[in-house]
Amino acid sequence: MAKASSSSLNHDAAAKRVAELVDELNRHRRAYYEGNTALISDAEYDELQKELEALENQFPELITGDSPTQTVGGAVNQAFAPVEHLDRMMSLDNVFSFDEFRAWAERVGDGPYLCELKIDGLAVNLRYLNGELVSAATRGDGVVGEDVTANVLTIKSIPKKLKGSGHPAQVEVRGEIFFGVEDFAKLNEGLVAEGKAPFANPRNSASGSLRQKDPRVTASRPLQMLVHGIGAWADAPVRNQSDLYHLLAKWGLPTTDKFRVLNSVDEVLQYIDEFEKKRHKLEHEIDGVVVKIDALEKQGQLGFTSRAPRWAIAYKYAPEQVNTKLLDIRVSVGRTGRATPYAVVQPVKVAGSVVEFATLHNQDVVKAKGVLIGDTVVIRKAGDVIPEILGPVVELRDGTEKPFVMPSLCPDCDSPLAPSSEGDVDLRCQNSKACPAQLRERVAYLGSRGVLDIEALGYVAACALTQPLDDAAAPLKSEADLFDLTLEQLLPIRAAVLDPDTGLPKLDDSGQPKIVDFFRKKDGSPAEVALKLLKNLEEAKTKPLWRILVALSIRHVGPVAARSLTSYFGSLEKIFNASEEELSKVDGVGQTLAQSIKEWIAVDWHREIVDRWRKAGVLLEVPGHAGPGAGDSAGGVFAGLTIVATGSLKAFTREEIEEAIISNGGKAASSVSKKTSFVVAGENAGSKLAKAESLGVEVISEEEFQRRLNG
Ligand SMILES: NC(=O)c1ccc[n+]([C@@H]2O[C@H](COP(=O)([O-])OP(=O)(O)OC[C@H]3O[C@@H](n4cnc5c(N)ncnc54)[C@H](O)[C@@H]3O)[C@@H](O)[C@H]2O)c1
Ligand SMILES: [Zn+2]
Repeated sequence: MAKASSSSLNHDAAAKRVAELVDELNRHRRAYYEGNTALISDAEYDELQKELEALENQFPELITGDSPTQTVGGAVNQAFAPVEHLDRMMSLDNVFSFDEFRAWAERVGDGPYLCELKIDGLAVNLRYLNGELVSAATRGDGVVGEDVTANVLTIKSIPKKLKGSGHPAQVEVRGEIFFGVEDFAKLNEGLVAEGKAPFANPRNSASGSLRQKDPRVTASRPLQMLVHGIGAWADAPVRNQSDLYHLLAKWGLPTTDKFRVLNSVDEVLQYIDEFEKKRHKLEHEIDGVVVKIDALEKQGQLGFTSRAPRWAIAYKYAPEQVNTKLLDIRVSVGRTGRATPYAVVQPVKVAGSVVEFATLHNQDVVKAKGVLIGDTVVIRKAGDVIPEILGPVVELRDGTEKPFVMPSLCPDCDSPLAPSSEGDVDLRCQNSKACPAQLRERVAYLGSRGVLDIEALGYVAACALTQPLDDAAAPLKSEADLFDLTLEQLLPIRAAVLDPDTGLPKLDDSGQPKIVDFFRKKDGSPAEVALKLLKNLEEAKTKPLWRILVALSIRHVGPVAARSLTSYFGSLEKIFNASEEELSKVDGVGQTLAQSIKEWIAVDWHREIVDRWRKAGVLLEVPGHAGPGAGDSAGGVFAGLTIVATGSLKAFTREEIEEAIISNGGKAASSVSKKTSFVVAGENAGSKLAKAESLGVEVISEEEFQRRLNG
């Protein structure tokens, strides 16, 4: 739909646009409030509403009674009995920037301002007569709501009888019913596991869970409530909104502990900032902050518009959910051959960055999410989390959408895709030696910081070495070739630049795949990166043995297991010659892992990697190691101790602290048990810290660790 700037319209054009907007917004409200679904994102909705407000401001004579700027919510669903509220339930006006907030504060005058979180749930009105809950209703159109008393009674935190005494003959308590973030994730996981469509967001799930004909369904959903206002109380014995909250809390009603009464606009802006940063650390979703004039008398003077109080305002945060088109679903193949479907979407900006792709994990997830190629889909990107497709907007289908079919062949090498073991949902390309995608990913992995840490071997270099334009010139046919690379091999390589997220070529400005001379300057002389790569490879030959072992990409052998194995056995040869039982003796090495090692070394081309690396001069043992089991008694300040590090540390990366533990005779374990000697806890330590505390295992700070390290 064409959007025109309001100032450019004459009266007739404005009238036409106003009528369109009223119709469209009301259509979206019906879907949202009556159908628990959204045809457009909240941001798009707010955008339309803003446009309407601007036009109505300019041409007040165009305001009609059914304009969404004048009314609240939607109609009442016939499945529920109607309940007339004693006092009308209102909406809130919105602001989207500090400037808009300042303008509001200017209009209403001085504080104190009560600031609280805008919970993304649905509003409910609880009516108490002499302390007894007699009805609970949704907001509806603000005048009449839906009777959900039986459903609300299943929510544990809502008292049927208020605590204390002296309750008013009649009072309405308003609040928000919502899903906690973790409960919401669990609910959706469960739905996906049952093959059902997950809810697009916690608000929809709260609304859908509360508005059930059968209260037993509601009872099975862990809904919560926080109260944030009152209606119909003739002579409330309090003077401020904040006093009211204290009183409601005394009565046993669930109130928030996050509200703050602040005097200046600047402090309010700080509060808004603070919670925008903490947004994803809260137990429930918020879409903004609500600021209210604290003094009830002043609230009374300011009064209401036809849809919202003048004494309160919602500051809305940037949206994290947008709608876009699902253009295609493709499959990428990873380091272990796993084939992962991912979505290609119409590029769209959300939470500050442009999203073009989103993972879909596996074919079961695609099915459970119910998305078809060509659908309008809801994309969510919360903070730094990778973008996720929540689901389709089914109502917008036109019949041209097509289901995704998981391919039976690898998109990169045409070998069959099959599960590695029975019952595994993941399909894998079985051609691990020659599949170009797997080789590229393995090479990129072994160059990464946590493995051989070869600075000049990043993702693009890995692409160039394994998949140059001229396949025949690829210097790496397998990682066996890695340490034999020569400058002569590197110089001629021309390669497309691939995107690490998708493995697809990046495009240049003209839309063609971007091709680069990777290792050569324009004049034909070696580029810096070529010389650096060879130097880095030389250095990598003597890296700690555990890094070499991890570089082999043996399934399940990550840094922690590799450290245990190499410090126990002291050489690759001894590890590969050990029986499954011997391997399983090593701390942290289970049967799956032992088996995986045996299977790996049984493969010819795997043994060839080890042989060629040895011949190229790679150090395949721990210097001075006295043989299997010796690592345990190697001495050092941590000899005989099992140590777990958790949380974020200041002076060490995770690898560095493990290195420090191991090279001083200790064992670096990844999980806390009774055998753990002590836990080093950095900032934001979570479940491991809790486990240590519950087991009575000693917990020390990073500083204390350093003291012990230095003897
Ligand atoms: N996507 C769509 O198609 C669509 C359609 C209709 C509405 N919407 C969304 O809903 C919004 C309008 O809905 P609305 O009228 O319910 O307004 P709102 O959700 O923006 O704000 C009003 C509501 O906020 C709630 N609230 C949460 N925390 C609160 C607190 N601490 N104090 C007071 N109230 C609190 C109350 O329930 C109140 O009714 C739109 O801005 C849009 O984001 C979207
Ligand atoms: Zn393949």
